[in-house]
Amino acid sequence: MNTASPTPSLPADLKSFIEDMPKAELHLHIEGTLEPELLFALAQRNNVKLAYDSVDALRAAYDFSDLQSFLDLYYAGAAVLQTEQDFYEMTAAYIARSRADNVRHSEIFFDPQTHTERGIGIDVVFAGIARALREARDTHGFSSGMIMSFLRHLSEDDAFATLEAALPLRETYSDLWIGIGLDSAERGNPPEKFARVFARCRELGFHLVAHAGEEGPPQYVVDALDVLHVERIDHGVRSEEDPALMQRLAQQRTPLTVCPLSNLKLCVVDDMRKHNLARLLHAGLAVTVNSDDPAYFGGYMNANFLAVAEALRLSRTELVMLARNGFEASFLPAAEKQRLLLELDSYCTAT
Ligand SMILES: Nc1ncnc2[nH]cnc12
Ligand SMILES: [Zn+2]
Repeated sequence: MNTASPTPSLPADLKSFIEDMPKAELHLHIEGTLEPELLFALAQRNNVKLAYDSVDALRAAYDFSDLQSFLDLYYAGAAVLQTEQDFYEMTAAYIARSRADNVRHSEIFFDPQTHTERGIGIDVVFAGIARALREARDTHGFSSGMIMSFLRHLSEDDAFATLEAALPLRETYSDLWIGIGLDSAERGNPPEKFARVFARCRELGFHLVAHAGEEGPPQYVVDALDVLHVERIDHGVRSEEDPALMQRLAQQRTPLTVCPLSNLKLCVVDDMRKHNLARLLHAGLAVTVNSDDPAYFGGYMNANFLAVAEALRLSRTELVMLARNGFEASFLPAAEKQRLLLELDSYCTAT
């Protein structure tokens, strides 16, 4: 159990600077954007019985003691997603919310196994998410990528079966499907468990990322790099416990996709003022700010930026470094990355 930190309030000009700053989000589980209101609406539409009888009762249950206590509710909540339209509406709602935070690019995790094990076709999952992302790109210039993630509490054979089921869709979603990730319960499910399937994904030319060093030890970060050959580490905050790893991450500029409000809600830190994000940044690591599962953790991108800005008293320069790292660590093509970085520069010059 943790409580929100009492933090000094931010000067109004710094607050609006953060809110209007262009951002990239690189660590976002689309199933974790399912707000209780939509969750209840979908449950009613699809005749799914929920364990809570109101939106308020469900929200009140979002009081987590660790990652597993959250995952139990997250997987139960995802059961309301049944049709292509459901996945579309969830994704469209996330995009609308993110555009309000001036997110310009988002690389989105999705967990097909959460749905296929309930009998939902993997094609349904891809189609609903992709329809919303393409619409946002074509209508609003909101760019995005899809990162299919394997659930690490399941077997590697299961991950291989998911990959086999998804590969026939690769051509159809070649404009969006950019990578492979690894998420779910970290402790006891080390990176080596997925060495073979990640090697195959690497051969296939996907970008690779993995959750590591959220609850798990720094050695999992080392193994994600050396065994899985990932390009970014999702979370990675426990890397600080290993000085040699810290040096390596700084030297290689391996991006860490840090999720401050998630870390607070899942008791990875007990007070935002103790979060190591600023220390990691000052040690030269390519730290980025992200929202992880915003419907469950109390905020989207701006809420995460504002929380660390307040609690850690970050300067404008530090905040811009974080935003810049987000664009630089993205898997965008070089020209597009450059265009967005220039936009960030112009914003800073003009503001
Ligand atoms: N923060 C997190 N860590 C691991 N798996 C997740 N799945 C959704 N959110 C997650
Ligand atoms: Zn995550």
